[in-house]
Amino acid sequence: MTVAELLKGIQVVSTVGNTNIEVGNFTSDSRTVSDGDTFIAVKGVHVDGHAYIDKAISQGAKCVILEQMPNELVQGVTYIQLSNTLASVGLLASALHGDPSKTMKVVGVTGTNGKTTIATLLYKVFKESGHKVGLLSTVCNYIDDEVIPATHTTPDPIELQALLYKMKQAGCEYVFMEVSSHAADQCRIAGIDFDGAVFTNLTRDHLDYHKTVDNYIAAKKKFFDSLKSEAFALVNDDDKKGRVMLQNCKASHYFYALKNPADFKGKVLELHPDSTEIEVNGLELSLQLVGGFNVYNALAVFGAATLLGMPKEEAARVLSMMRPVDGRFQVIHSARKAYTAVVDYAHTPDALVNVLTTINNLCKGSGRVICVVGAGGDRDAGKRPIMAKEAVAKSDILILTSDNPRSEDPNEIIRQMKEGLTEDDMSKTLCITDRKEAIRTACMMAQKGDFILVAGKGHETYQEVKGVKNHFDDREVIKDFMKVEK
Ligand SMILES: CC(=O)N[C@H]1[C@@H](OP(=O)(O)OP(=O)(O)OC[C@H]2O[C@@H](n3ccc(=O)[nH]c3=O)[C@H](O)[C@@H]2O)O[C@H](CO)[C@@H](O)[C@@H]1O[C@H](C)C(=O)N[C@@H](C)C(=O)N[C@H](CCC(=O)O)C(=O)O
Ligand SMILES: Nc1ncnc2c1ncn2[C@@H]1O[C@H](COP(=O)(O)OP(=O)(O)OP(=O)(O)O)[C@@H](O)[C@H]1O
Ligand SMILES: N[C@H](CCC[C@H](N)C(=O)O)C(=O)O
Ligand SMILES: [Mg+2]
Repeated sequence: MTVAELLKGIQVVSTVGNTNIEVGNFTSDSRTVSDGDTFIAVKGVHVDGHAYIDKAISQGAKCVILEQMPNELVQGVTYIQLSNTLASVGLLASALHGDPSKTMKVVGVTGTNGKTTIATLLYKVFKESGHKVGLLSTVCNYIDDEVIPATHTTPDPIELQALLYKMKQAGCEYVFMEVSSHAADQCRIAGIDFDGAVFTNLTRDHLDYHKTVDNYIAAKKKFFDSLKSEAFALVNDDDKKGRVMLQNCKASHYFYALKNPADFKGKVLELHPDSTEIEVNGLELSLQLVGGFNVYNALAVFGAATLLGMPKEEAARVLSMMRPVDGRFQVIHSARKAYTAVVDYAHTPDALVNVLTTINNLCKGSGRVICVVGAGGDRDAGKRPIMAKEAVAKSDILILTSDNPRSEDPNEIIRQMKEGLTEDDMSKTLCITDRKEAIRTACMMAQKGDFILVAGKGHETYQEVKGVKNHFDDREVIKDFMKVEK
């Protein structure tokens, strides 16, 4: 494709040089430029890509897309000036691949908690129902059956469009993807023709990045504002922010709820340790998912599946076959000591409350709740004391430990978590920085009927310390300990 063809439909401010040259590899990272490539300079969170234009040209870039023309232009290089390069990367990457999202049904899921669960269940439901499907999620990406490791919840626009292209080539009819607030804010989803959007809930997270809750809401809302009128917008009407998402949304509005009247109205009939009986729009079904929060996730999946045309009986049939998503309320039983360990990805105050409420319901009368939890480094520090406060309120024993410390001192993160605790709370709290030791201590303390929650890392198979990812898997640590316990 030539640069001129790539720019069809894009508003250009000015052009210098020949646009009838091949695009080559299209990249926003000078470090990946080689001879004949097109480099787009983007203002990032940390640096301005315009500072790397010379480097990109010295490495062979023949076309540079930018916001400000440099004072001195290099002979033989084509310069394209756009008013907003960040917002254009996705549009250009989509055009480069022949707009793959236009020929597939694409549904985005956003909200603080539940995105991975809903997107993954939708992928599995449509696979089970005989379709070719793509998935983009925190845990991993799928091009139908092919697994592609995920580095982000929502990949950068160039990688994202390349993945959508591969999905189209593989014959995928549907794509389910998580839309993180970072992705919406950074226009990673520009150029995607969405057929539907799902909103789960909004509670505190990521204020390190968004600074205020209003900015965080605005990022999620930006996704709903961008939907076309033929799309559907399906929101949780029991969440205060559900209707806020719909304020300027042209798509058809639909609601799911347990409390409020809704298009997809659910009712919890019975909660069991390994299943939940529910009713959705008059249909009874047995979920192999545990906890009230998963009933919301199931309603969202049922709603989106039927809005995409799946008969409701089929949606209910396949939904009842679904197993829990990797690292989300993953239950491990100790055969010898008869306690239960639950590994869960709860890494926000709200997720901790939900998962601990579920565990307390299951544990009633049978034993104690022991909670092992930390908080990630280089992420929202304000949530740390709140997480500890919520955790201690719903646990008999709290063990504060490390999550992914990243560049921070893990003991300092634990100290900040402790700020949320009173002296009384401290009497049932232990601080064990080494996560393996913290989990082992919980297993050692557990007695018959007790529940251990190991929260925060779910499916993760690493622990990131000072830029290095060391192998670490909560489930492995628990199972290894269970093998040797007496
Ligand atoms: C804070 C954040 O979100 N940063 C993302 C952002 O990078 P950035 O804006 O910091 O980039 P930058 O370093 O300022 O560089 C600006 C530009 O200069 C270019 N550059 C830079 C250096 C150089 O030598 N040459 C060069 O060309 C860069 O390629 C870039 O185009 O844009 C990049 C490309 O899309 C992302 O990879 C990067 O994600 C970082 C690695 C990250 O950790 N992000 C996390 C927080 C994130 O996005 N998480 C959400 C999930 C959150 C949730 O749980 O909901 C996700 O979707 O994964
Ligand atoms: N609908 C829900 N409401 C509240 N909490 C939930 C819900 N679904 C899941 N959770 C809790 O949040 C945790 C994370 O769930 P999930 O991975 O599906 O969310 P996510 O939105 O994809 O998170 P991330 O932003 O990290 O990608 C779960 O392990 C569980 O503790
Ligand atoms: N998507 C979330 C995941 C947090 C998981 C937790 N284990 C941590 O490392 O903080 C984030 O990047 O903030
Ligand atoms: Mg996720």
